[in-house]
Amino acid sequence: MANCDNNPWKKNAWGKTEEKAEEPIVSFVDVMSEEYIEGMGNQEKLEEERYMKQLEQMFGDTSTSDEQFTLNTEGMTDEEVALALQRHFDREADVARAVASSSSVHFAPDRYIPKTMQETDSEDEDDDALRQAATDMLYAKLDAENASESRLRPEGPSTSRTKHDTGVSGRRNADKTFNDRNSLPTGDMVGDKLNNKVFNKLMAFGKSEAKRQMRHKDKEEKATMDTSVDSDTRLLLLKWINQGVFDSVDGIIATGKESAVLHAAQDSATSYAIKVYKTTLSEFKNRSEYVKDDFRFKNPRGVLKIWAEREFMNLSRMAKHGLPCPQPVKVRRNVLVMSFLGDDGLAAPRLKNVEWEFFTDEERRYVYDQVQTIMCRMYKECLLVHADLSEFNLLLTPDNKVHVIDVSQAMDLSHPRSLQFLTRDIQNVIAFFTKIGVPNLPTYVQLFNLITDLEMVEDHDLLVQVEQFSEENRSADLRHDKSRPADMELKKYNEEKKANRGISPARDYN
Ligand SMILES: Nc1ncnc2c1ncn2[C@@H]1O[C@H](COP(=O)(O)OP(=O)(O)OP(=O)(O)O)[C@@H](O)[C@H]1O
Repeated sequence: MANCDNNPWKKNAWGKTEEKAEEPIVSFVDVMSEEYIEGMGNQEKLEEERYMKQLEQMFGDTSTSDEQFTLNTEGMTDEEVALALQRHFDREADVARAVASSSSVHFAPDRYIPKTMQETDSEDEDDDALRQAATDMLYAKLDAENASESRLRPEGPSTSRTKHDTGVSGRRNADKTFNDRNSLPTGDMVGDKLNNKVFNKLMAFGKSEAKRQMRHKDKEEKATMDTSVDSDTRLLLLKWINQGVFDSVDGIIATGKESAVLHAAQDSATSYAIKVYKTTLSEFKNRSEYVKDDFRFKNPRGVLKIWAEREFMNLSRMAKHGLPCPQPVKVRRNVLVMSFLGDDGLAAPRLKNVEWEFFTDEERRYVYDQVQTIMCRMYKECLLVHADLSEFNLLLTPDNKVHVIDVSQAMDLSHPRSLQFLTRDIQNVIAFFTKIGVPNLPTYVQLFNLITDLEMVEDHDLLVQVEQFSEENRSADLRHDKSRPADMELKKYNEEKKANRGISPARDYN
């Protein structure tokens, strides 16, 4: 459909002739004038003719209205009639299109015009309701279409704000950074903005920083485990410093499989060795041979604490008999304080680390003789077997004196396997001094008999004889309760502890 200013029959969209928008202003005299009326009629006629000519020039046929269209259907088949009608209809449509394209006025497609506006007022109420519903549906559809179009092809400046809006995303980034749990110390970021690039970099940095801190923490924990100086131990050492036991703890002398040994000083004249036992069970797995039949291992975790106390007890017993060993000073939980063996803060070397090539045969023999005496006295006077004696647990002080250390596993003779452990100690010692070339060393059996006053024979294996002897000659005490020998040791241990209370060097401190 088209509208044309010059077309006297121009019709509106609803097929009705439009009323003139403006009537020409004329005087009453003019209206009454026949000439004027005649003129108006002529003018209309002229305009009509001009329009028809225009169509004729364009399409060669002026039949554009239904009234003028006549069709002689005589002798025509139905199909021919239909085709003729179709041709006429097509021509009309072409004319209408041509008129529309030459016009400066364009109609929007009628689907964009609400139906209510297209209809006249003459419809009944039902139709109105139906129309209204259709209109609502149309608007809803149009809204949806517009929305999807704007998503696909956002054109021109948009007034709606999305999450991609720089202001919105900047504020959201700042908020996330402030509230995020990546432990970045951001400070108060309320009301701030962060652009995406900075935000992404910050997040990446936060993550890598968190990983780095985790690694650092693991390392620190591991170091604590390695040196056994956990926070509880540090607190205890601080307490002893406050109590004046020593002035300072100034370094690690050695870290062994089961402990760390620290150096502590007092008045720059006295030095102490602080042995801190590791508190993890795994470190004590290799001690199973000592703990078999040992009452203390009925509760393995409790035993971890007892090692320090047991070493303290054994050192006390040895010190009481004047054996060359560190003097026990104090014990608490897994920490043992004893006198320091060495000079100027330098620990005495283990026999294993002594440079024997600078020693004469006599000097070496003198060193061996000291070890032999220690073993004999430990057994006879202290009623103890070291049970881990070797070049690793014997220190040589600068005055060439041998001291025995690491006696936590040393056992009372009442222990059912003490003689077996003694045999092993003997084998270790003889093997070492043989290695460093000490002449005229005793045989295993000779040394065993010297220490124990027993009479083992040379032509039989020492350990086999010891096993047999232990089986046949258990002490009266052990025979008293054969089924539970460990209970016997507990009884003896408690008796000894009770007796030692009066003489313990640590008594004043504990
Ligand atoms: N009183 C002390 N004075 C000087 N140094 C000592 C003293 N006690 C121990 N040490 C040093 O600490 C080291 C470890 O001590 P000790 O043997 O008692 O601990 P450990 O944990 O049983 O070690 P390991 O089982 O590895 O031999 C010793 O080899 C020695 O060098």
